[in-house]
Amino acid sequence: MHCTLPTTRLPFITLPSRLPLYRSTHRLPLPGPPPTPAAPPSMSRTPSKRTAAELVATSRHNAVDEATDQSTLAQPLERLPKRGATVDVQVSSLAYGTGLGVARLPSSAGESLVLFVRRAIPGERVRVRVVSRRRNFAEAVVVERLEPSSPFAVAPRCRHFLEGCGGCTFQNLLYAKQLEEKESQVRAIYQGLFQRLSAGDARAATAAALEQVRFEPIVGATELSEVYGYRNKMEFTFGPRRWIPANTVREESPSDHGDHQPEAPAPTDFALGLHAPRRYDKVLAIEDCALQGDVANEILRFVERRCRQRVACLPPYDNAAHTGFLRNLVIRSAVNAAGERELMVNVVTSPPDGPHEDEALRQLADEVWEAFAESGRGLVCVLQNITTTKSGVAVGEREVRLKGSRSALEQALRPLRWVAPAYLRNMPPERLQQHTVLYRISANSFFQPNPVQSEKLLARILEATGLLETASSNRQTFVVDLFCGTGSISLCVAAFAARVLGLELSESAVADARANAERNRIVNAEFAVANLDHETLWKAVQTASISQAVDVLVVDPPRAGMNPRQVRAIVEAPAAVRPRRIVYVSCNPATQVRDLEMMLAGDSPYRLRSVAPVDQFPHTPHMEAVAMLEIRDDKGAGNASA
Ligand SMILES: C[S@@+](CC[C@H](N)C(=O)[O-])C[C@H]1O[C@@H](n2cnc3c(N)ncnc32)[C@H](O)[C@@H]1O
Repeated sequence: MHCTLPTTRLPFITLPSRLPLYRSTHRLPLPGPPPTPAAPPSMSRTPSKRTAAELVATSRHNAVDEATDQSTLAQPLERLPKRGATVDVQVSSLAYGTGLGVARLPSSAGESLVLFVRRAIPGERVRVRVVSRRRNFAEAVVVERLEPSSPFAVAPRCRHFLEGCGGCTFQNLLYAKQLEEKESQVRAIYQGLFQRLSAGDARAATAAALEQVRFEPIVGATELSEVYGYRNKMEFTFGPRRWIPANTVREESPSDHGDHQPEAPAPTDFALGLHAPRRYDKVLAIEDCALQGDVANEILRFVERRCRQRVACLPPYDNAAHTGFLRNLVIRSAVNAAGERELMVNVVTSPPDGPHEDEALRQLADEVWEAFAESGRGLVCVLQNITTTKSGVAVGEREVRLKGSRSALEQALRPLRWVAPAYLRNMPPERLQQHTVLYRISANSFFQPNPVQSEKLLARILEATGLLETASSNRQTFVVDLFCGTGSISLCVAAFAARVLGLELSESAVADARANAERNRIVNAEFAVANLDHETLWKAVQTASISQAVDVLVVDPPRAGMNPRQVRAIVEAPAAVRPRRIVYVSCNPATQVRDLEMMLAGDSPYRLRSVAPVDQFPHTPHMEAVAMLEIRDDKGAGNASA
């Protein structure tokens, strides 16, 4: 069956190209000096002078917190307002992990009563309605935003944010303030660790050691082009119903309880976009996502238009009835070694019901190819990934290349350009220039979604390994990279070490890591599949390394962190292999600190030396942190060559 296409054009919105990064729009009349937005992070950083001991002493109380006390709740409360109650509050900060606004209410019992407010930003006064309540915290939705607005409020770049798109959490918050909030969240988490470690007796040595910890300023995006359009992969969902929010600029309505989202009764039979927050059955049609690049957005609109017009031949998948064909549109992008943009279009589908679906998809692929490859827009391939699962995961069991001569993109990373000059003093200039790592990115392989911020994260990791300072003399060093994934860290440090061993559970990730090593002609990095539990961890290292001592151990576990036995296995490494340094990379500082507490407690052979937070995902609550531990002088490492 053939589908003929009308050629009508759809209107799309034009967005302002320049938005304030570090400028606040309004000022709140706050008691005392107004809060100062964080200075834009510079590319060449000087390490912060702030030590862990200073952090312990620093209170998080700031000018915005003071403003909380001036809220309309003049009388201290005995308990939090009931579900359904309306109250005016001032939001003082953002909650770790969720990005919800935090309003602290005065309490007669002296304990802190906390309201978490959805979609509210620091410095904002809001009328809220409580939607759920626990003993000392409650969750609320905004009924009305009160004047004056927050000094940190900025115009969100995309209208879908105002419609309730779940892709971004706080696009309406000044980026400098986002960074300040994330930095203070990491600091508060570490503050707790330092307080716990320095409490009690026999801890004088620990307290003295904390004096030495360097807490680095958060590394954020430095250009507007890095704050928006930074994602190299977006997964859009096809659906048979279009979620139409009740208001274009939507606040939660009084009938909004818990997860229920009111909507206008005007669904169409086709949608391509992102899920509404916490609703996997609702697809908000997206014409332009501010987190991806311009050409990727053009592809999104092009595919949406062509698929909507052929809906009879290419029915969208209904994840309730499990019928339909089109499931996801995944658009990936990369910048290759020559600095050219490369793009991949991957359509995830169910198995076809008949030949007409395959034929219609091929027709679509031809059109996408003509528009974005033949005209020199950088499209490298159009792929189809076929899945039979009922889950919403955009991964196929079988891949078909519909267009293009290869099925993967090439991404070049140059992390040394983000390393602080102090670390590069001994680096021969030619090595500085040459250090480029190429990564092959196929449709189903993992790659960090923000390449520029990934380079900065890799730069912090390189700094933490200590390999750069002695670049010309440390050719004997052995680095072990646990939970190495596709090897991005291993491949990056290989140029500065004698040998690198990456260990990882996923066979396909190890295959990618090996392929990438070959592609980069890196001969001193090996990768092995290993399930890193407490019993196998060092066995895997020793088997592969023929008992060579480890100089630097890098660990980058999943978000949940490590289990206690894995942590203990690392700290209690056999003396022959005991690493001199441990670099703990994490996308969840809360679990990182939990693990570090175990690593540093009591008579630990290690002490914490530095913590470096990195913002990889502007407008979302996520952040990374790189912690570096060093062996104590009296504990000795397996090898003293580092
Ligand atoms: C945060 S990712 C690491 C990403 C990696 N550093 C990279 O840049 O590609 C965590 C990795 O831990 C791996 N993993 C989870 N549990 C594991 C286990 N028990 N043993 C080995 N690897 C495991 C996952 O497969 C995943 O690749």
